[in-house]
Amino acid sequence: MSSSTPHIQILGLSHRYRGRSALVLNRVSFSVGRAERLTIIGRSGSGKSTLLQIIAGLARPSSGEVRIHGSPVGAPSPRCNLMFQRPLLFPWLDVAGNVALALRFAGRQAEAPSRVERLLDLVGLAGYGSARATELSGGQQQRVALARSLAVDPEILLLDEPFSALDPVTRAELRNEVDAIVEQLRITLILVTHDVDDALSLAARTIVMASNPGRVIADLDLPKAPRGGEVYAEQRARLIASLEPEPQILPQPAAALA
Ligand SMILES: Nc1ncnc2c1ncn2[C@@H]1O[C@H](COP(=O)(O)OP(=O)(O)OP(=O)(O)O)[C@@H](O)[C@H]1O
Repeated sequence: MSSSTPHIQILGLSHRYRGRSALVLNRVSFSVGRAERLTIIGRSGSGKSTLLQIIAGLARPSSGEVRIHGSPVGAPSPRCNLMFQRPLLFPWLDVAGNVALALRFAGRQAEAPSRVERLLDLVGLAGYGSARATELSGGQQQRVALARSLAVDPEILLLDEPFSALDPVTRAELRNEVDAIVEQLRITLILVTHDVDDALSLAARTIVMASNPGRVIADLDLPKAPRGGEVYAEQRARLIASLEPEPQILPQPAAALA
């Protein structure tokens, strides 16, 4: 790979689910640089989750391809980890066991004793290793899922609305932690969200998608700005404006035209 090759290349992706006529993604193309943070925002049904699953190698597109370091993605890989809206923890395992599972699946179980506590520390759960996953709050469970995602040292973290089930305070806390961790570990981040504050707080670039069919309608550079400041407010307004639906020309009732 040449040094100028982007870390992730999305090349003309189109997708139609088997047995469905609707095109879920239509010729989606963009690139993401090494350690860049990108958010994808868009209305429900614009194909954001489908796109993340294709990038993660969990689904194959109908046409087009994804390349990581210049190589086509054909299957899931530990270097690219997808984390979902719900933590999907195994209730019969304790917290340490849930985190260690990722190492086990990657054939790196021997590393668990030295790594799990460090990962829990990183996500703010030091000392919780022997707690039952089900005893934790929603925010703590999502932290465990984050530690599990980080266990295999992914180069790329794909987050599919990871904060949406959390209360506003926990949401902001976890968002700040993800921000710090991604910075510290130089991870390339793609975050799917419906929330403009998530987008503006975590990334300097946002892709806006529209639906029917799912497609990219804007690729915005929105450099991080202090929350509450004028620049932040301007960027927020710009992002919200880009999400506004196209004005529709509705047929006028005959009486209104008279
Ligand atoms: N496994 C599937 N089989 C068939 N259709 C699917 C499947 N998964 C998603 N779809 C359809 O594909 C379209 C895009 O779904 P997707 O979940 O990717 O959108 P999204 O932008 O992430 O939506 P949301 O913001 O509501 O999560 C939707 O119309 C959905 O019904």
